[in-house]
Amino acid sequence: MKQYLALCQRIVDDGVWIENERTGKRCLTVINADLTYDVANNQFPLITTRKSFWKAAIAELLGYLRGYDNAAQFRAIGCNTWNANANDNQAWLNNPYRKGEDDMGRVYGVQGRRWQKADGTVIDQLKKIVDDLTKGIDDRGEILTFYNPGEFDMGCLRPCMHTHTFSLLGDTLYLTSAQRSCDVPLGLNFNQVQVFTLLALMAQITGNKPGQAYHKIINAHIYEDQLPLMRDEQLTRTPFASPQLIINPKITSLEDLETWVTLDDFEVVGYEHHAPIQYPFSV
Ligand SMILES: Nc1nc(=O)c2c([nH]1)NC[C@@H]1CN(c3ccc(C(=O)N[C@@H](CCC(=O)O)C(=O)O)cc3)CN21
Ligand SMILES: O=c1ccn([C@H]2C[C@H](O)[C@@H](COP(=O)(O)O)O2)c(=O)[nH]1
Repeated sequence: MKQYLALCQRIVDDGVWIENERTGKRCLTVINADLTYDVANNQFPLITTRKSFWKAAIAELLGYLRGYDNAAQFRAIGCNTWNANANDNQAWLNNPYRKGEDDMGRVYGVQGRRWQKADGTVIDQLKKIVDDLTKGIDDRGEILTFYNPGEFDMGCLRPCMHTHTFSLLGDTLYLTSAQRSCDVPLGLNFNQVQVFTLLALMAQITGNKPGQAYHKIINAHIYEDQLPLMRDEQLTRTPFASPQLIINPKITSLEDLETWVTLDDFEVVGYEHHAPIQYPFSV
């Protein structure tokens, strides 16, 4: 939690105002932030200086792992975060690749599970990684990337947290996640949960122990309409200790994640938090 608040404070103190054409808003911006999460000791990096809707963040991750491409699929598992990008963004509404209401196109999990090759076949990046890690193999290329420049025009948004690299040292699994663009008040609150949970889940289904998760952010920003709430409200609050994430131990395979896992299989214990803050969202 301290590293999150330090990043927020750094943006407030040292950020540079940058015009963003896509949203039409200015963002107070810094470049480069490195966050580390202690998954080995189950220090769940949940924001405590406001109420965090962590279940929606885990649902979003589950949707990516399943290869979802439609906001209705995300809603069905308890996540509303893609409604606006799928349905309220004029550039995407005008895009001939959009297949109708709620379609997100070839984003995130579609690339992770069904990367299209020139010969018409597909690559399941996640399955290859799970198979390797289960056998204790780290070929130094255990990389899950959603970043496919050749298909940016076929999706509603380029992936923000775009590449997850897994590493094995003995039977301890590490994760390094790279993010090109980060809405610190809203997105990071979710992304921290996702990086932590991804390592915890991958360790669990491949029979390894979780180590540390490293989260590398390039462009970290606060939108102009979010700044007063962050600076004058959230940053004045004193954080509480980290809670713990409990994952149903019956989840033991990728197939389990694909078929029966729901948000009921995740529980957070010891979550003390301040009152919610509703930050404006930019489409
Ligand atoms: N501008 C922007 N920021 C983002 O963080 C973001 C995007 N766009 N587009 C794609 C996804 C969608 N994400 C989102 C979208 C909405 C919330 C949000 O509204 N969160 C609320 C409550 C969520 C709930 O009730 O479930 C929050 O208070 O955290 C968070 C992340 C993250 N990404
Ligand atoms: O997981 C996510 C997804 C999105 N975001 C934020 C970062 C930006 O504010 C927008 C995306 O806009 P771009 O113009 O494509 O950079 O969404 C996030 O923080 N986390």
